[in-house]
Amino acid sequence: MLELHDITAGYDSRTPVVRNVTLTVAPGEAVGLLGPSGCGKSTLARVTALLHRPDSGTLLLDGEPVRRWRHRAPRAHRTVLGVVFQQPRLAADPRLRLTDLIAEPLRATGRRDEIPHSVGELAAAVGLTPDLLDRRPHEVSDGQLQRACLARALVLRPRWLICDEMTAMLDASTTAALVAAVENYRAASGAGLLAVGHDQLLLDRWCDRTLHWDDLAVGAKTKPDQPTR
Ligand SMILES: Nc1ncnc2c1ncn2[C@@H]1O[C@H](COP(=O)(O)OP(=O)(O)OP(=O)(O)O)[C@@H](O)[C@H]1O
Repeated sequence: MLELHDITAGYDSRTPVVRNVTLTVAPGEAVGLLGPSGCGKSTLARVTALLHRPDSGTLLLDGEPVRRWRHRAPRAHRTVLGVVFQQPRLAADPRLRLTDLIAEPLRATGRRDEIPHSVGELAAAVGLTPDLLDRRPHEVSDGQLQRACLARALVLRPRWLICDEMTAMLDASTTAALVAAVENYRAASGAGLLAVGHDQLLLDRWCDRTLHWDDLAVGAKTKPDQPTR
């Protein structure tokens, strides 16, 4: 279970952007989180991805409380989470060829021997042809780079995936391909998904249930984690 309990977070503790949010994702479940621009969805996604320490509240990963975030987060926690952001150009080292970008987490965790097999398999799964793997980010399209970022997020076979507006800047066919790649991975692995976005149609089609930000935030604590359908 991925559990967020009463999370408050932001950039100034006097005016938090996330207030008392509670939500859970069960193993294998896909949960969508909808909300207007600037409401705090990405901040909550970053808390969940261990990239932003909350001011208060509890994050439990498979029952284990998270006590450290960012570079202090233990490897055992970091490796069970895969994250894809909205803007691949901000999330990718421009110096790396796509093959090295995808392999980055394997290198960082001392699993170099898995690189040839895993990178080839994942490149095919996300629809990247071998010629693209030799290119650097400035030599590929946003959609191709996002495919590589998704492959990187999956390379350690995470139990939990966080997709923060993963397809917001992509066309319909690339969106469909990336969602299909996530769903194929989830079907094979049983991973749970938190998909953050503002496209209700997409989230309703993609996810088992979709939560509205306004139902999670302060004042809605009497009915936390209520689905829209
Ligand atoms: N690094 C930061 N420092 C200070 N304020 C920030 C920072 N990042 C975000 N904010 C502010 O926090 C609020 C929530 O931002 P956040 O990115 O979480 O919203 P969002 O719901 O994901 O928006 P969008 O859908 O537009 O991406 C906004 O008012 C934003 O200006």
